[in-house]
Amino acid sequence: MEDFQSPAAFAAGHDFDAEPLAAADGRPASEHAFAPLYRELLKGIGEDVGREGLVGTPQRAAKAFEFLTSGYQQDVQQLLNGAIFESANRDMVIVRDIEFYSLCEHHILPFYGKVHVAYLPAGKVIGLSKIPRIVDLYARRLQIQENLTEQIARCVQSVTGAEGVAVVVEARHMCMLMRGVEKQNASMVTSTQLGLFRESESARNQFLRFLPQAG
Ligand SMILES: Nc1nc2c(ncn2[C@@H]2O[C@H](COP(=O)(O)OP(=O)(O)OP(=O)(O)O)[C@@H](O)[C@H]2O)c(=O)[nH]1
Ligand SMILES: [Zn+2]
Repeated sequence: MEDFQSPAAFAAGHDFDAEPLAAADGRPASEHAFAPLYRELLKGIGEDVGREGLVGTPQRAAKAFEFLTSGYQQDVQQLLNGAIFESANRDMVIVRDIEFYSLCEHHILPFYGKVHVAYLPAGKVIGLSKIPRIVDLYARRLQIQENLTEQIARCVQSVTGAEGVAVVVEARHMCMLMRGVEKQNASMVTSTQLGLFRESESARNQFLRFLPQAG
């Protein structure tokens, strides 16, 4: 059994030429800071971390976890890259069926589904691709679905200054499917309405008419 080492100590004593995950340009792959933690986890379940199938797993798992939580490193202004445009249009804009994958903060298991976003412009529109980017920025964190829904809505509201923003999230939670209560068909629907969507039933209904029908 290897003793646990800090990432720096591990890297110092490690033969990177033997690493199966060397970078494509020939540089040695550096050990990810989380990789030793995954190695300990594997040992904890009684696995042989030296066997062929697992030798690169701590590094792969660490990189995957870093990607799945990369939203913490992102900045909204950088993501927008200035793609907020003046527009006299005041009609509802809807971007629907934006798929997302997130991790529930209770079990660190995936929940995934679709996000639908609507806003009522008040002089400014946002670059189309930026809405899915905002979704990913908040989805790639440890989340609960209610907070994810609200954070997306508040972000769109704050960057566009829209008169109203509505967000609906439909998702399935692996913590409810593959463990715990084990309900295979249950999904959760959450919504946030801001501004005119909260005040006006007709704006809300117009948005709901454009949503895919449940069932
Ligand atoms: N409201 C909400 N609950 C969530 C979300 N993701 C997971 N949960 C719930 O968080 C709760 C945690 O409950 P606990 O009783 O502490 O954990 P647990 O023993 O693993 O619960 P079970 O899943 O019922 O086995 C569970 O009811 C989960 O279904 C989410 O996005 N929103
Ligand atoms: Zn969960």
